[in-house]
Amino acid sequence: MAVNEFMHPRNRYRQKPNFHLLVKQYPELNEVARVDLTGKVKLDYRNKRAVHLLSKCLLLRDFGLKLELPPNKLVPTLPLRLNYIHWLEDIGSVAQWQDKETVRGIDIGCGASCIYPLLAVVQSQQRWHMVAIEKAEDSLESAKANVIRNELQGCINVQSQKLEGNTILLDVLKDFPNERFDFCMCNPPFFDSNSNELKPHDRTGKRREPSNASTGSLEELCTEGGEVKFISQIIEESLQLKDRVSVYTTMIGHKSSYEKILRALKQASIHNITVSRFCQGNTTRWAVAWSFDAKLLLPLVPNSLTTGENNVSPGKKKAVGKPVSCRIFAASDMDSIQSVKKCILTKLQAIAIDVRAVVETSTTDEIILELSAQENTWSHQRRKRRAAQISPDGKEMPNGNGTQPKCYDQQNGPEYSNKRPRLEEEQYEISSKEKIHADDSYLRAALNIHRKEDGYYLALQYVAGNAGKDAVNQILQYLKNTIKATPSEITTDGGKQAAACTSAK
Ligand SMILES: C[S@@+](CC[C@H](N)C(=O)[O-])C[C@H]1O[C@@H](n2cnc3c(N)ncnc32)[C@H](O)[C@@H]1O
Repeated sequence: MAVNEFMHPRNRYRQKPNFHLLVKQYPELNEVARVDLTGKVKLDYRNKRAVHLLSKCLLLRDFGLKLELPPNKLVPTLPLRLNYIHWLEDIGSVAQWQDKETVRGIDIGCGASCIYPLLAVVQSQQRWHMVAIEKAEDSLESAKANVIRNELQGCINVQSQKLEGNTILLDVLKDFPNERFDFCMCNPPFFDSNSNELKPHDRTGKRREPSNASTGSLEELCTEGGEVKFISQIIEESLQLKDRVSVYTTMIGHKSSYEKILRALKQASIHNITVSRFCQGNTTRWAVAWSFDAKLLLPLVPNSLTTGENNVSPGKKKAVGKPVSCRIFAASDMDSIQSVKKCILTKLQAIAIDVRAVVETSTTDEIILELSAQENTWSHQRRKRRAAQISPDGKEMPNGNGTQPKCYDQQNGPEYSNKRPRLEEEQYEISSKEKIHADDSYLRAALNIHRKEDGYYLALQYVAGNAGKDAVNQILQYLKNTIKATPSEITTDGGKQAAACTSAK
């Protein structure tokens, strides 16, 4: 099944290139293009030469990058590589790389193409600087030549792997004693050099006809123990290096390996992780990132949160909470995701939950917020609401400043319920602590607001804290109840009232 629709939303190759135009622009593609019965120009992805030429032309057209490869070396297919770069950008938006002048990354096994460092540097407009490590001598030389060809020596440092120590990061990083890196990345050799797994088999044991040309030498694609051993070694070394590298990331070729890697992380008590899937054509790859930086909450990285795959230990318990989600508004109830956010913020403010926007772009229908609370302010909210009913006429309260929700006690008329001010006092006291990043938060959670065709959805995920995973259920229930319980708050006044949610109509 083609999985292009699962490509990263910013991946420019979600739309297949117009080969007709591409062949016109790069006549060398004529050699491998064919015209089908309907007159459409097509490329045969099973033809190695076609894959090679296509990658070269797209790199030049879309990134201004010139690439040369020795024969029989792995030809980098761009959509998949770009997925990894976009996922790193997402990690960077949570890690606040936007505030840094230079982001420093390491690519483990850059290959003859040096594709990831080249893409990373160009895509970031040279804000990301890369150390590219390679073990094979001929690939190393070719990688250096590609960097020089593109005049990017100032941003990419190609380094030979230190073979004597048999380490992956430990020995190379001795050459950079004073540097801390923001991330490392890796497209490891997937296959075990001792097994016969290089050619994929289907469940019947018969060989499947590959839909893409397989490129690359055995030396590039195989390592002793396969990718699981390779990545397990990176995990072990990361336990020594800790925050010398802020985020460790790797791609994984097989689902079974992905499951083993998640188990290895759990066994190493590494819980601050996020995962992703990279899709292209008929190919799916997996990816995992982990960090020892307590201020960097990887579960907040977008996309993985909404898929519900985040932090999943295979077939078993979740390392951190699985998101709980619900539809909070029908599409016709609200005019934009910003209005939904405004409404949700008001509700969270009312129970003294601190909120920090983590990801918010004008182009996507997705907002990620980090929530933190210093104590339980959400329990028994139904009881509190019953005691402090929202005024149906919306009159301003005697002592109010016009910015708080209007409350009155049903039995005693339009006076304040004696419960309501207490909540406000709590609110002031707690929010004034402003400990959003404090590691001792009672609750830290990630809230994802996203839009689907039929409405606006919330997904709330427990990240850390003594409140435990049940707290996110309770908070989501509170949001559902208060939004349902106060339909009169859904107004058309553009959100002028603090407690009001803007409606489309
Ligand atoms: C699957 S290829 C990936 C190449 C390139 N990054 C890409 O995505 O096209 C894996 C690369 O890792 C290199 N490699 C294998 N073991 C390594 C090690 N211990 N240190 C550094 N590179 C290694 C291989 O030579 C090969 O170039």
